[in-house]
Amino acid sequence: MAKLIDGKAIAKALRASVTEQATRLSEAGVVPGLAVILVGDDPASEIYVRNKERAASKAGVNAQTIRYDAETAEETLLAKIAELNADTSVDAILVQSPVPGHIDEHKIQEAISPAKDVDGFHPENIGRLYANREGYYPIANTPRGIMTMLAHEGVKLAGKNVVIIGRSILVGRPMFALAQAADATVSLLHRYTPDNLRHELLQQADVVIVATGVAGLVTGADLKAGATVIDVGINRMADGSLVGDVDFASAEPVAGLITPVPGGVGPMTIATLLQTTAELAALHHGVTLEAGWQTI
Ligand SMILES: Nc1nc(=O)c2c([nH]1)NC[C@@H]1CN(c3ccc(C(=O)N[C@@H](CCC(=O)O)C(=O)O)cc3)C=[N+]21
Repeated sequence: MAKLIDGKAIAKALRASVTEQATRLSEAGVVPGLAVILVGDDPASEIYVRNKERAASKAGVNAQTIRYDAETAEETLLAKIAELNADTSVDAILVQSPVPGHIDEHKIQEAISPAKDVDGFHPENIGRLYANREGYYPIANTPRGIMTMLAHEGVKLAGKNVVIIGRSILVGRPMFALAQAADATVSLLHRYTPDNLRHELLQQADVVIVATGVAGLVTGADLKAGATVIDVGINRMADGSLVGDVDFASAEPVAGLITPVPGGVGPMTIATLLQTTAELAALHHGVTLEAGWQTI
């Protein structure tokens, strides 16, 4: 029987830590500002935006959500981003992914100032991450939150065999870079990896991270006994329930540690977003945050 990784509880501790730092920032006259742009209505993004607004205000982060309908022109978004780049009360800008098909998402990602790129999607920040550069730069919040969870649970990646399934810019690719920088041996698979190859690689995996959007892609029969299983998937079923990309019922008896859905990675993504926003605000205003405050 696996031990559950309580993402909700770890996220709560991280948010409390962000709140402390926000107090420190406010003593210096700084309120971290986060601008979220949502174009159209994507159900996963709706959950994210709703939970984010609530968490931000409690943590002392000034969040604004800017909503556009699905037909909004690319130039309108680019003009808004330029305005937010120039606005000194905004430290962090996030455009919810995905955007409607007529909008060039790459153009949007490159329009956001790398210094306000709270998702770490700008090629400059991704380049830094892939080159394992030192110094501070924003890194995508879901993989970063997963690193925090693993550290909190005492799961060390050095020397481990890590299998990541999903190669998105949101999760899989930055996760690959982070796990590699932590001295793991890392395989990056995706939804088209042949079933037999995925099974073989999973049989040898100490840590499994799944972010494909395919409900139940990984089952208990795929896993090595005692593996750590991180489920990033959020799939809404016909009955309205949320399930991950891991078949929890069969995986839980085999795994050593496992994240639930909901209550696993999702809340950590939001807490880490607030963490990154506070870090960017500190950087922009020359405020030094307490050493090691992110260690929870
Ligand atoms: N630029 C960009 N950055 C993102 O980080 C990003 C994005 N676009 N687009 C959409 C996805 C999805 N995402 C979620 C984060 C947290 C929850 C979350 O809080 N989930 C909770 C609550 C679920 C519920 O409300 O029942 C949980 O899993 O327990 C969900 C979804 C971030 N994303």
